[in-house]
Amino acid sequence: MNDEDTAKPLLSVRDLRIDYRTGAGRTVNAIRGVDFDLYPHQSLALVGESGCGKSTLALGLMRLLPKLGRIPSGSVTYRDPNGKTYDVLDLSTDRLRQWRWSEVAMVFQGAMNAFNPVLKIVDQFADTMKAHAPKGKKFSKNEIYDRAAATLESVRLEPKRVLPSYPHELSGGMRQRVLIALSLLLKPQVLVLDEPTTALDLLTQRAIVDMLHELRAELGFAMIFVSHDLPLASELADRVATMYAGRIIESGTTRDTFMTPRHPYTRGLIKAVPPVRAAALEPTSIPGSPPDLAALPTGCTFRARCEYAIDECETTDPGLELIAERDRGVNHEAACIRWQTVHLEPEEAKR
Ligand SMILES: Nc1ncnc2c1ncn2[C@@H]1O[C@H](COP(=O)(O)OP(=O)(O)OP(=O)(O)O)[C@@H](O)[C@H]1O
Repeated sequence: MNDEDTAKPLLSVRDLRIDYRTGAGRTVNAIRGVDFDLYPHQSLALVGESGCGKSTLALGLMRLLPKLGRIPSGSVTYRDPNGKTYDVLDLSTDRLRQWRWSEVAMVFQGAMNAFNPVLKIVDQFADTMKAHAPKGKKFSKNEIYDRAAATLESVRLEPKRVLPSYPHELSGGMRQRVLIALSLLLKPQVLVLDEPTTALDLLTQRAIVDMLHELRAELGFAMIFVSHDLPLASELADRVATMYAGRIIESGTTRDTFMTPRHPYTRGLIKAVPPVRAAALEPTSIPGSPPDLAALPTGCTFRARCEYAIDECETTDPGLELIAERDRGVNHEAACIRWQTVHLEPEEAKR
């Protein structure tokens, strides 16, 4: 990739909407118009409370939504390594299968469920390679073994021990590494991870984070990861998008978003982080919970929980406003009419 290419986005998401049809004819508007550009080598964290739409957005980008999910409008433009662009939402099922894993791969939440329990790890690698190989390409048994072994080594696992094992014979941390290895098998340009360290103990989490840093430096892929763990996001991401009620309500560099948040919701999330340092301030949680996506209030969807809310917030549902200009899609933006008043004390940012 030359310099000119790194100046163009790999993924451009525009006005993406995702709905779930639930019982009794109800529709949940889980993603309500999301726009962002992801550039080569960037690492973007999607943060927010449970139910804000982070996983739906990640799955939607890859067209991996559950049956009840549908994408009524929007576009997901992808730029391949040859510079050709196309809308992922227009790909045929066959093209989509090749595109996934070879161009954009995903590491799902819950390392155990992502495996077929009755297949040895070597066979899981073989299946992935066969299912996502370019048209007409057949891999020999040796090719599969060699590629799987090399990828496992890159995630610091011993192929001889891991390849003949069944998933249940590995520890949680090892399984997570295998999943990351599987996702990198076909050398994708973008890796999407949903809660990559949830359910792992602290030391294992640390090891996975370090490994992701090393792999990214070595292989140069871009990353989108979903997390409700802000400290993890601040470590793994160079940019952050806060999601609330199916929209991105603040976005910027990790530093801009976490040091000078301009949306009261991002500020609330930061203040709710349990401090690591004994001298840091006590955490305060955000009152209430996110609104029902099938019955959204008028005006700003956060206003009922917001200490900055004024009368105007009842009638205005603001879009993202530019706060500070930055390169490569990382402008600091927030969807709040009172962003100029929103303020986090420096002491509160140091958690
Ligand atoms: N399969 C589904 N069927 C119906 N509604 C769904 C489905 N999956 C998610 N939703 C709804 O879509 C909204 C967004 O959920 P989503 O899982 O994307 O949020 P999230 O921020 O990723 O939360 P979590 O961190 O808990 O995964 C929620 O209101 C949720 O109830």
